[in-house]
Amino acid sequence: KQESPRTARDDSKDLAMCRILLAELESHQDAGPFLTPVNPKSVPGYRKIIKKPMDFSTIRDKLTNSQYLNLETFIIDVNLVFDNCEKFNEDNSVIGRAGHTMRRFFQRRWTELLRQ
Ligand SMILES: Cc1ncccc1N[C@@H]1CCC[C@@H]1S(C)(=O)=O
Repeated sequence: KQESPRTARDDSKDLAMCRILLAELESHQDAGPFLTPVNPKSVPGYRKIIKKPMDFSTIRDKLTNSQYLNLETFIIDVNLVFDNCEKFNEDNSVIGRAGHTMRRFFQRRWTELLRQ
């Protein structure tokens, strides 16, 4: 059986890719609910239900301060935004639908950019 070659993928463009992806998320028309941290004072129950809050401005700060080890840790944080949204919000709600739309958009864009 032909041994699969142990070649690492080229990760030299990953930081540029994270910057592009984050800029596209921040400027998406449905990004509103996700641009800043959910204010637990104005959202009853949020602090108790969501153990690991995340939002696009926090991701922006982490990216700016080189806190992402690699593309994977960046994607994990972006998906945390959408997982939190799905956990807290009804699918059939404005914020819930925005979360599904943004998750689909992100999934498509990072896979497109990775294939380039
Ligand atoms: C993402 C989320 N998930 C659960 C409840 C609320 C929110 N976002 C709100 C809706 C618009 C902005 C506010 S915010 C981010 O200012 O709290």
